[in-house]
Amino acid sequence: MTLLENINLLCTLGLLSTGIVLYAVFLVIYRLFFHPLSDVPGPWYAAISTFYEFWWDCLESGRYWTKIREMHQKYGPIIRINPREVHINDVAFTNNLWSNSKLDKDPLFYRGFGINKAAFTSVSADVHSMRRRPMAYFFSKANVAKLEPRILKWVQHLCDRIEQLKAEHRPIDVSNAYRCFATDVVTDYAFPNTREFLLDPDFRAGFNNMIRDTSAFINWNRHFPFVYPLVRLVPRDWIAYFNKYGGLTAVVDNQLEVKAQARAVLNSEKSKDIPVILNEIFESDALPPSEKTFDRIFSEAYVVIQAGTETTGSTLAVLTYYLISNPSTYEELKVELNKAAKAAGSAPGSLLTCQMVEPLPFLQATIKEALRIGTSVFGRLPRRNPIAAITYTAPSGKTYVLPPGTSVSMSLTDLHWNKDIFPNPLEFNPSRWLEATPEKLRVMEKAFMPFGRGVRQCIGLELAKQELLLVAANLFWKFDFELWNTTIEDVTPYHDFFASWPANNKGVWVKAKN
Ligand code: HEM
Repeated sequence: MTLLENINLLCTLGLLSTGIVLYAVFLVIYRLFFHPLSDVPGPWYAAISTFYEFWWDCLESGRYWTKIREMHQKYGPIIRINPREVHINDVAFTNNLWSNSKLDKDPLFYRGFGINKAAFTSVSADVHSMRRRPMAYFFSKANVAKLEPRILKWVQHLCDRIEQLKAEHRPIDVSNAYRCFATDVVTDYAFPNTREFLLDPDFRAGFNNMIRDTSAFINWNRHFPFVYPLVRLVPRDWIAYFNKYGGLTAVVDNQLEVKAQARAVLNSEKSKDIPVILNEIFESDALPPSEKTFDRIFSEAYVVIQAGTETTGSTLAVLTYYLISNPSTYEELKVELNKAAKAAGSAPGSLLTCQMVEPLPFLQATIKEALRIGTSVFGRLPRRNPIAAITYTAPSGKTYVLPPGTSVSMSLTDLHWNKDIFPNPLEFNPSRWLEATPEKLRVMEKAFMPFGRGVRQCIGLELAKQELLLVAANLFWKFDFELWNTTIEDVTPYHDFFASWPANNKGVWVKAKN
């Protein structure tokens, strides 16, 4: 290379780096002083780039929620948490945000899941509505009620497994047992073939633990949307070779199994005596052929199994932990259950049904308290209006006009752990639901939305409620439990990987007593 060429190269590099620095300076100044969100309160370092968010989301493993809470304490109910997103902590605004059927989901947030053809991750409100419609009937209260005997079959399996482990004096990993139960129920309902995880001797420990260990990928994929596609390119044999304990291999095998189920749907394979949700979507007249592809069925299958497993499983684990560590609450529930069983003439070996336990106030309050304190969908739920502004008026009277395209988020935890509405929010106290005055109860109910709200709220909520009711009623009626090697750290939400994860990843363990 000649001297002249060297000088030319240096000049080009110099110009390029000056250009990049100038652009960065321009961007920082623009975002701080001229951006339409520049009057929204918040720290400057969150407003100038997504680096601060990335740091706490990824490098600190799902801890941005703690920073967001600190920002609210300092700056008030509306804050700017990255250059294009504001977060609001104000119960009065929930309906404006989540019940507004015109709003889209925020694509840059929901891309974290790496699945874009499911109803859950559909950005556009219209596409979501088209995809949700064919599933709605199957998850309706009336249809879920019809399928109670199928759910009871899995409750019976769960009880049998616990009985067997009790006889062997072995501790039970109920976190994994509940996940297996929830997987079996949801696949029984939605897939051509049921998984039957409950029959596995160690409650699929490798698989379930690895799901927990890899859940941080959601945050990484949100910031770098090539993470999941890259992981999926790794051949299964390589994973099996390096992953000696098999958990990661089990996760890959699970994906392959979900793909096989999607293929079975495409081939119209049917092996059950009830309509299976995925087959019904595929055969629905309400959907055009472009909605009946392999990718589409796979996405829906993947989301249904993910959404229906971890949430229900972790809520039951939270319920179990808090009940056992609060003996007087446990006793009160047992008395209520025994009374209901006696009134219905239930023999000890039989199962309590929904009709027997649905009206029980203390049982219902206990489940509500577990849903509130555990808030299994922990992450912020951002929405945006692509064509019109969203307006927010703070309690101070100041109005913010958030321009079209702004991502506006709120978090269920802010509502469920609001100490003005739920005093001592981290105390497990089912009686708060029974002792509140009607006026106070109205305020509590308004802030209580573990399944979300509006058109995007959980489609599986009736199924989830029935699962929670039947498992809690039957297990705590039939067995006496004590905690084994488990502390409050095993259930307290710590990481935000959209779902809440405790700091300690080993789950809730119990011993069933004689
Ligand atoms: C305790 C149990 C559960 C809780 C707390 C829960 C909570 C939630 C929440 C908060 C959302 C809204 C998420 C968002 O706005 O982005 C949601 C959506 C969803 N949930 Fe659940 N869920 C539970 C159980 C289930 C079950 C058993 C299923 C069954 C298959 C299920 C399937 C879904 C689906 C498909 C969506 C997306 C709905 C849509 O976008 O139209 N969930 N869930």
